[in-house]
Order: sequence, then C-alpha cells, then structure tokens
Amino acid sequence: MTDDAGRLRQRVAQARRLVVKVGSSSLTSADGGALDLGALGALVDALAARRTGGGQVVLVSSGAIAAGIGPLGLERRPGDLATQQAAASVGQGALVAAYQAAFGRHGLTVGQVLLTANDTTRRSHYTNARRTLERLLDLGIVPIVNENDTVATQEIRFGDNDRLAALVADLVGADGLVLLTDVDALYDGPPSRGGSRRVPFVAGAGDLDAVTIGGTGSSVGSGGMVTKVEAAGIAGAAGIPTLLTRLPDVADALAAQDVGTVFAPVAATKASRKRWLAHATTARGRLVLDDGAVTAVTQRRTSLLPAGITAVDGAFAAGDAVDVCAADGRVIARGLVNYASSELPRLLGRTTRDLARELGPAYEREVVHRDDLVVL
Ligand SMILES: Nc1ncnc2c1ncn2[C@@H]1O[C@H](COP(=O)(O)OP(=O)(O)O)[C@@H](O)[C@H]1O
Ligand SMILES: N[C@@H](CCC(=O)OP(=O)(O)O)C(=O)O
Repeated sequence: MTDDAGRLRQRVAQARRLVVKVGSSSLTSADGGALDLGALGALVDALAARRTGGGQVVLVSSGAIAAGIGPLGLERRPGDLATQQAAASVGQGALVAAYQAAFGRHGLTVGQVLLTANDTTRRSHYTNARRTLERLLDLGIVPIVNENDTVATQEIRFGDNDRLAALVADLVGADGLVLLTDVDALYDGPPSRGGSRRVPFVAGAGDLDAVTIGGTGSSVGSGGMVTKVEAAGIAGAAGIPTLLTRLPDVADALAAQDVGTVFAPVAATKASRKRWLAHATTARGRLVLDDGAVTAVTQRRTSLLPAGITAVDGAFAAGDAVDVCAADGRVIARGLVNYASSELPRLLGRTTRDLARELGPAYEREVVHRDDLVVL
C-alpha cells in the first residue's frame, strides 16, 4: 500500500461524516428475489458502531425494486418502468422497515429520504434536501436515501444509486464515500475473466487506462462497475475520497485495513450546487452560441442572454437542463433554462431591452442565469 493510499484509507476510516452506499446485489439472496436480512444486519452493525462512536452516517441504499420482487410474485427483476415502479413502491417500505428494526437493536432511529435527480438540481429543492439531511444528522438519525423510484420517469432517473451516492456525499460535505458492492474491489478486468487483478489504489484518471470495466455481474444490480468508477470521479471532484469494497469487508474498510480500492480525490473547485448541475442533470436540448457569448460565458462567467444565441435544438420546458454549445457543437456549459424551447426562437439575437419594450418586463430575464450555469 502506498503512503497516499494509506492516508486516504485513514481519511475514510476517520471520517466525521461518511456516506455509505450499498447495492441491490449485496442486499438480496442469490436469486435476487428476497432481502438478505443477514447481510443487511451485518451492514447495520458496522454503521451503528460508527454512529454510536460519534460519527455521522448517511446510508444510500438500493434494493427497493429487488425487495419488491418476492412480494409481487415476480420471477426476476422487472424490465419495464411501470413494474419497476410498482416493485419499488412495495419494496421500499420493506427495506426501510428492515433497516429500522436492525438499527433499532442498537438504539438508533432511521429517516427515509427519497430524492429525484430532477428536483434536486433546482435551487430551492437542492437547499431543502441539504437542510433536511443536516437536520436529520443533527438529531442523531441515520438518513437512508434512495431514488424516488415510484415517481422518477425514464428520462430523469439516476437508475443506479452510485451517482446519487456521490452527489449526496457532495451535498452533505462528507469526508468520505464508501461504495459497497458484490465484488471486493475494482479489478483490472471483469472479475469473471480469469487472471484479473485487484487495483488497490486509483491515484487519478490515468490509472484507469489499464482497467477494463464491465457492466453488472448480478441479476439485480443495474450500474455495474462503470457507474461506480464514475461516482468515485464525481466524489473526487468534490474533494471526497471513495473506498469501494464488498459488504462483508465493510468493518475492515472502516478500520483502514488494506481492502478494496481507494480512489484519490482532486482539489474541489466548483460550488457544490454547480457540481450537481454538471453531474445530476440530463440535457433536454441545446443552445448554440456565437463566439462573443462563448467568451462571455466561459471567461467572464456572465449570464446567457438571448442576443448571443444563434440556434435552439430539442423540446424543453422552462427550468429544464440544456447543453450550452459553441458554434462548432462543443458543449461548453450546462444550465437551467428560463424559457421553453417553443418561446426561444423569436427571442434569439435580440437585446433584453428591446424584448422588454416589445413584449413586457418579463422578457428582460436571462435565458440562463449565471447561478444556474456551470462551465464544463
Ligand atoms: N473491472 C471490474 N472490476 C470489478 N467488477 C467489475 C469490473 N467490471 C465489471 N464488474 C462487475 O460489476 C459488478 C458490480 O456492479 P452491480 O452488479 O451493479 O452492483 P451493485 O448492485 O452493488 O450496484 C460486479 O459484480 C462485477 O461483476
Ligand atoms: N433505486 C433502485 C436502485 C436500482 C439498482 O439496482 O441500483 P444498484 O444496485 O445500486 O446498481 C432500487 O432501490 O431498487
């Protein structure tokens, strides 16, 4: 173990505030149809020890859909969104009840927090989610976060919880992120392929060049290793180290033992909400800018006005996320747009003063306000 890796393992182990994410495959029986209460109990024992020792823990738990498979009499994880939502609706209650019983044995209380990607990127919702989590932690509760699967539509879903966990770690200013899955570490190739070797430390993106990353190895997981590595990148961009390992190794991981893979963070640069905007939103369309507007947005960090926009693509509503592009199509920023796509064409190239005079004061607003714009 290099010194750097050792130091990062200590940082995660000693985190005052820790976000731990557990995947469906770690919480369900081998056939994926029932909650594995033994595994869940072992996880809770490790987290409760941390909590009663004075640390704060946010648990991001998948498994709602998997936990709904049995009660709904299904054979396997459903493929269509409506049945997945029905399974999540049934399974989420069972999941949280199991956690409450297990944490309750340690004298701890849990609080359910269901988030959707779309909601949380809006400023008021974002601040609200942060306030709720902060208050729960202040009150000594263990928040249990999941995506709000029953209302999330295909377009706005996280789908897997890895990215959500990284964003929650950023939201609460965690000191470390632990991703628990069904494989003990990142390997330099899919573990099903013989000869793959454990990667104990990822110092930077370059270390991933020699790694072949595959999709999910289980019947209930959804993201595979790709989304875990992405999540480590998102947490890393917020200055948070990530430790990836399997559930049975969680106690060792929390004791800084040499298990799993530790990912080094980089120095955080952007404001937290802007990182959400960059990583949590899906663009519904594109705004193409002239060169002057590109410079204004990227270098002077101004708001985007109608005068600098030359074209609009896609169908979006006011408040949706859009990609902001240079004339050659390069995406230079992501932002929340203040107009619907149907409204924009007649505003393009016009000054806000003209528009306000002609159409009324409501048209003096920016197309994307600088606070809702993240330069990529
Ligand atoms: N390079 C790799 N190293 C480790 N695991 C990998 C790699 N490529 C693909 N995988 C697969 O990713 C799976 C974990 O993802 P997933 O099943 O989605 O878990 P979870 O339900 O915990 O989110 C592992 O079971 C493994 O088979
Ligand atoms: N929100 C979903 C998560 C879906 C899922 O399978 O995620 P994961 O196991 O983390 O790849 C659920 O609770 O079932």
